[in-house]
Amino acid sequence: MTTSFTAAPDTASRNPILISVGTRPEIIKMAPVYAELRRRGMPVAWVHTGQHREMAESLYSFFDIAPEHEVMLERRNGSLAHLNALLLEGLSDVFEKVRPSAVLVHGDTTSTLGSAQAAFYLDIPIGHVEAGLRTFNAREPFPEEKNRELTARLARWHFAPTPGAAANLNGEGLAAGGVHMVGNTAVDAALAGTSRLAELLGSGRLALPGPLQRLQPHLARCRLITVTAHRRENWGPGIRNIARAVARLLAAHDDLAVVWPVHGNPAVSDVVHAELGALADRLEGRLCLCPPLDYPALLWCLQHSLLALTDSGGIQEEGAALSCPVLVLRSTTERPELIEAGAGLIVGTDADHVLATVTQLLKGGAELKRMRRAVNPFGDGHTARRIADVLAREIEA
Ligand SMILES: CC(=O)N[C@H]1[C@@H](OP(=O)(O)OP(=O)(O)OC[C@H]2O[C@@H](n3ccc(=O)[nH]c3=O)[C@H](O)[C@@H]2O)O[C@H](CO)[C@@H](O)[C@@H]1O
Repeated sequence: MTTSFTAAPDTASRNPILISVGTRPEIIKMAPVYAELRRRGMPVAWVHTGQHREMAESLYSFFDIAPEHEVMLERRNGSLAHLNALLLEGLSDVFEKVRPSAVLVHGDTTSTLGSAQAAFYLDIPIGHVEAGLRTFNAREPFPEEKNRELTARLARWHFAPTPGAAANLNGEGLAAGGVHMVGNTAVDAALAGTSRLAELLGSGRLALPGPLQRLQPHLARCRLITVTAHRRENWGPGIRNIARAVARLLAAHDDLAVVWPVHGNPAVSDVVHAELGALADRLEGRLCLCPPLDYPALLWCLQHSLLALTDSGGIQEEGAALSCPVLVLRSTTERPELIEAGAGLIVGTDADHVLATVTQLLKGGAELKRMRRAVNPFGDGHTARRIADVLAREIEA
């Protein structure tokens, strides 16, 4: 079930710190930690849990990461229990072989909880990056809210992205001294990612993907909005309402363009294409429905957007880091700091409300300008350094 690649030379002699992740957002947000540990010469290795296979490759290449280990998931159905069982067994094999000094997990995915459980059974200390996010509602987001709560019970180091997240953890009676307020590595990744993107585009070593090239001529005349939606709680009516709001926005404002990288899950893509496919054909590029974009292309969209409409967690943080106001297409967010800082609004998925909010923001633009100038509450881009400081002190001592 598992494959091992050649171990990197600097991890061969000492037990490495093992980063165990497998979904798109986890890879993006752990890349800065990996880079920082390597920069310091600390032994570090990476296991790809296999949860997102097709989206992973381009990320590994962009961040220059070659995972030494991978779990080959042979999924026979889409159930979370089945995925969890496969992850637990596959990761346990890898951990037994590698005998890491610590396992680092991220956030709240099924890979996060599976990695933490597997490490716990082998008595390996766990570091939880982006710890302490809570909506206090087990159904929103499902299953992520419980994944992060349960991971906190197992972890030794809790790397909280904001004072609010640290307060959540301290209120849960975790071992004293284990909670570290460090910021969010999403900011490190977005800042490093945009400067690398500028360099690659500038030197001609990277071109924007076709759909964005076709969108580009419209941007001389149109303001851009980036839309993404994929959360389980929005499947069905939620996604349909968001699509209808987008159609009405484009009908009401002929100086708007929309880019919507559509998540590959049929529960999302079937609905989006049924609602908007014909309109996208008619608008010839002003509505760009495309497959999920590579991370640098998504960053480009946020840099060029007036605002983002999204139910994604990471895009809330990236929007704040890149001065792109975010309207959250959910009834709650575990990132209340975005709203408190004035960099975003919760709008839910009611089409009338989404439409009215965007229309109001477009009028005059003063409110949008204020949102754009809000101070980013998710950190300064040096989070990975703080995480490495703690690990260097407490693992190598
Ligand atoms: C609401 C919620 O519970 N979300 C959790 C989910 O992430 P989250 O909701 O952020 O997951 P997404 O799948 O939206 O991924 C977001 C990331 O993917 C990138 N992107 C998005 C679209 C696209 O076409 N191309 C692309 O590269 C974005 O730039 C962002 O960095 O797992 C993360 C990892 O543990 C946690 O941090 C989040 O708390």
